[in-house]
Amino acid sequence: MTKMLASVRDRREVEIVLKGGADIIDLKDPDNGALGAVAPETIRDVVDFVAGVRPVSAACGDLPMEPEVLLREAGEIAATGVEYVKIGFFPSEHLPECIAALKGLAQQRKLIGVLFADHAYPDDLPAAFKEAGFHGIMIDTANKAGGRLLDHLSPDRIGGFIKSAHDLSLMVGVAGSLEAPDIPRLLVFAPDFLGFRGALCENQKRNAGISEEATAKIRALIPEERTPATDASRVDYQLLAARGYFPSPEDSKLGTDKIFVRDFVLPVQIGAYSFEHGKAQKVRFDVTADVLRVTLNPEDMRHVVSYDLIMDGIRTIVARGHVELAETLAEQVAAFILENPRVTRVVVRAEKLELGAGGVGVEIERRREAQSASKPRRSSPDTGAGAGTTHAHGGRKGSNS
Ligand SMILES: O=C[C@H](O)COP(=O)(O)O
Repeated sequence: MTKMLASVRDRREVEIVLKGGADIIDLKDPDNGALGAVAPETIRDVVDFVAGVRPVSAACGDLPMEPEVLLREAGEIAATGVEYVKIGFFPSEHLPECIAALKGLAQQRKLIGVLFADHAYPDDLPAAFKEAGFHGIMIDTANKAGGRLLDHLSPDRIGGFIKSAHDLSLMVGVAGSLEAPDIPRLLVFAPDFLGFRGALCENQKRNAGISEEATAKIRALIPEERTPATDASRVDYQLLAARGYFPSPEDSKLGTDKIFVRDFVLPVQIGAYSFEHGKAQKVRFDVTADVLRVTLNPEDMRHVVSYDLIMDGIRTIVARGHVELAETLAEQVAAFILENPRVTRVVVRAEKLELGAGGVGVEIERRREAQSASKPRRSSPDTGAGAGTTHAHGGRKGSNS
């Protein structure tokens, strides 16, 4: 289950997000940096007020990477009685000592190591946090005026970060100026929580006050319960359906809309020839998906199937590495899109652009079986597609790879 973390600065804001259904109450002063600390008295007051109804976390401030400073400040926040202590780590040659210095405190409180997507770190940091006894890790952005998380990290890298944390049995959170359309894109990777401040505020300005309406909008996009996942890389579509993302069978009388992605060109490691190995070549993707409508008046992300999901899926499949055949690639994309129970039919065209004067490739059409069109299900990539109905090659180059 992915939880909703709401960053607030005082008790008045706590009341709004509690009422709005936030799962984790996170104390942070947005006027004081990415992880601005709230005064310990305020934190204590909030811990008393929340009284265990929800877990409370608190940030320690944007601190210098000095072991004794981190230990002192984190210790002060831990002493307020919060469940989670969020500690930001900025790139530094002293990171290993800083993380190791918190080993003792990690035995007493759940520490969350926060990394920033707009900075670069060594790959082995999650393992260092695990080794020091941290409870979890989180990715956020440091420069709140510098773009959203997804401006800094591609979906597959975010998915990789989440997976690396889960492989180490670390709790993992994702934040960074997230907005409503980002939510379905990130739920795909099943993080333990998504964190918000700006999106919960008046006019999405993180230094303005928390808005009841904005909080309700974000809450509505995150399923509140979840059945145990068998594959952490997949969305729990059953739950999303329950939250209104997907139509009931009656709603499917509303018919379908087509969503499409056109001329989406990515470098892809593809080809059966030896000269095609060890390098990438441009492939153009064109995708059209028939999507069951859920309402006559689409108003928010629950009512649509985002074309972002199609592009994210293609990027993720491409990032897996070399594929011999355009047909394989197209099948994988079609299967990925048909995992979404609102999609009844998909046409995928994958066209290699660098094998000469023209394009070569394949276009496939795949449908979901009629009876399961609106039924949420969890499927393996191979079972997502129904029986193929059309399979058109563009084979001017002789090979269909
Ligand atoms: O921990 C989550 C952060 O408070 C997110 O803040 P933001 O949405 O303004 O980037």
